[in-house]
Amino acid sequence: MTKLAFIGAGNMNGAIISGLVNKGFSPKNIIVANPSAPKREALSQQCSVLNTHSNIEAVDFADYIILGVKPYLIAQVCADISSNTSIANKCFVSVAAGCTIEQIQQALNSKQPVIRVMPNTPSQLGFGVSGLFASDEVNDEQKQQTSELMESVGIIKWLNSEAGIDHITAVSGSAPAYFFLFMEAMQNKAIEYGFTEQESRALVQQTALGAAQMVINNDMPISQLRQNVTSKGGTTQAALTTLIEGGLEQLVTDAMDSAVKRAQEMAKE
Ligand SMILES: NC(=O)C1=CN([C@@H]2O[C@H](COP(=O)(O)OP(=O)(O)OC[C@H]3O[C@@H](n4cnc5c(N)ncnc54)[C@H](OP(=O)(O)O)[C@@H]3O)[C@@H](O)[C@H]2O)C=CC1
Ligand SMILES: O=C(O)[C@@H]1CCC=N1
Repeated sequence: MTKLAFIGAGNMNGAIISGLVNKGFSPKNIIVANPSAPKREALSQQCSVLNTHSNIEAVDFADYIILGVKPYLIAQVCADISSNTSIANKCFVSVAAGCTIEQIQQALNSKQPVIRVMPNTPSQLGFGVSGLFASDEVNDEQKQQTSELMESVGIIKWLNSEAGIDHITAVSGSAPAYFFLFMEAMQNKAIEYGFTEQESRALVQQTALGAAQMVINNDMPISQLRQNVTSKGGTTQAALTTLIEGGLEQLVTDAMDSAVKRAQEMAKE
């Protein structure tokens, strides 16, 4: 059975671990490493996975090493691993934004198989999206197993180039936050109208869920679904005119370009 070591017990690794365990992946084959105890112990307790303060101990346990620390720590963590234990036959999977395969291999001081994965936090609930790109050293079995792992927490898309990771970061990796911001703004306005915080949240979340379900359950273009809500001269048209005249569409594309640009800058830092 494949054994997984998660380096870092933070938001993203936590979401993947929860998703995997919820889908029936044996927690006995998962270890999570984090130097500080609170998040690691909470995750270990919540998902019944093994835990350790030592990255080296976690690496020794596993075939796949999932690097889930902040991008600026990836090089240091990889260098520490490769100087303190054998990494032969281990496949490294990095979820870090703006951290290239070349940089990871350099830090590992070895042309190790490295797969970059750009997941998102809805993986926790099985609704994730992951973009994947593999280094030349990754074999078919490692590709297949990584596909299966990430497919168990959502949909996956193998990318044709490493640059595609920066693009999918803008499209899905960072994107839950765009929808959260939109929902936060709506919730705050609903509160202003006099709904309680709880009522406002329920109204907004159900509307977002309903809209997403309509997109999922219809073949028609999303623009058609929008038009179906929009009566000529009605309330929706008034609202959409405000959004469009305020530059929402341009703002969204600019925001996505900013995410791509930031990923590219991070790779140079
Ligand atoms: N959050 C997201 O939606 C997404 C994040 N990512 C990527 O995932 C990675 C992690 O992000 P995120 O989960 O948000 O960040 P978090 O800060 O939530 O998690 C990072 C974790 O790494 C731990 N850590 C710090 N130093 C070490 C170390 N030397 N060895 C092992 N663990 C260590 C931290 O512990 P402590 O807090 O105790 O310092 C923390 O628990 C990033 O590279 C990011 O680009 C990718 C896609 C989506
Ligand atoms: O904000 C970030 O840099 C990470 C990558 C995608 C989501 N969170």
